[in-house]
Amino acid sequence: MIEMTDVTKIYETKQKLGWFRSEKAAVTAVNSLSLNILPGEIVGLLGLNGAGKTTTIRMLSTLLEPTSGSIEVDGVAMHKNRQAVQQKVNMIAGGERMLYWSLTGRENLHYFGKLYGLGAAQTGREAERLLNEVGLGHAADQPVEQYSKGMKQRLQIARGLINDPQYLFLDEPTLGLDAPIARQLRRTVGRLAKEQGKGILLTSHYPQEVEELCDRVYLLSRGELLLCDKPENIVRQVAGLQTAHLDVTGWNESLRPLLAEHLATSSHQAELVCTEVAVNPAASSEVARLSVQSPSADRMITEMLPWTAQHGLRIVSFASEKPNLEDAIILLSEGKGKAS
Ligand SMILES: Nc1ncnc2c1ncn2[C@@H]1O[C@H](COP(=O)(O)OP(=O)(O)OP(=O)(O)O)[C@@H](O)[C@H]1O
Repeated sequence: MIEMTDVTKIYETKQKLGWFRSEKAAVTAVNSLSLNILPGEIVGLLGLNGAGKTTTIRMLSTLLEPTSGSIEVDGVAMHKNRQAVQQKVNMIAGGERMLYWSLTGRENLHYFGKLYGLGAAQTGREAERLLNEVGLGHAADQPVEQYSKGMKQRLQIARGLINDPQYLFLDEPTLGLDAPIARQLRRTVGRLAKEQGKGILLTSHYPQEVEELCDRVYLLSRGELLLCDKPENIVRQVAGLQTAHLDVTGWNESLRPLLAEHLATSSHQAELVCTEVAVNPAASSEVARLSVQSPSADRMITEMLPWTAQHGLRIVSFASEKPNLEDAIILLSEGKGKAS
């Protein structure tokens, strides 16, 4: 098991005060974070930009040292035996980092195998097996600069597996990949956990990917842990924040305070969250979208119908929207929902 306990990371930086002057500054990227990853489990690490995900993954991968706190991998403390921990973990970053473009796929794997202290014969066997497993057997002796994006990403996976790690950290693994390649990669990740018992930590800006793969999710906000739960339970935390969208013609801004007043007195704790006005080419008129958040979007729509008629608005269409994981991440990070 990986056990991160009370870990804080503070970056020492410089803040520019002018053209030639700067002063020391400190950025707390991760604050007192505790998390664990079990073998065979896929754990998500989510949060908006700057939440501290990459910093956390880099600390777990031994690439960055925590300012305080402890990280243990299968009972071995990272600060006491970094090398033993390095044998047990590896990281796969999205995009095209961490590969040598002028080397072939096979040469890249040989190079990284050597870094992990594998013998030449063992690296050769592992490289061959992994290249075939990720579908790059035919391109093993081609320079990486000739690979497509998807091929580079598959080589990243092989590189991340070269030391047969017990724990694998994936930072945006499907970033910029076409849908079929991303799907294939998700299947591989699932197999690594369920069939080979690897513990996996995954960051992703694609909520569907997290919903599909992750058993549990840690949600970070500005370096702090907001909550840890199953993806479906996280969505349930904001289930009371449904949105009713009504597209209407005849809207004018003088109606906004009247609508806000009407909603404030409604029995559904409703709130007007957005009004967008667009020209509807079919109706050659302006259509305003009134978006109202409330615990029951359907009941809210029913309640809004007489109010719109009373104020001379004509409804073009209406729809209700239930929150998904993406909404939950945004709402909870903004301090809305139950976790606030
Ligand atoms: N090398 C660094 N020096 C100073 N501050 C840094 C450094 N790296 C990251 N930070 C700051 O630490 C905070 C967390 O950054 P981090 O990259 O870990 O977040 P993230 O959740 O991975 O963000 P993103 O989703 O944008 O990749 C941010 O405020 C960022 O500006």
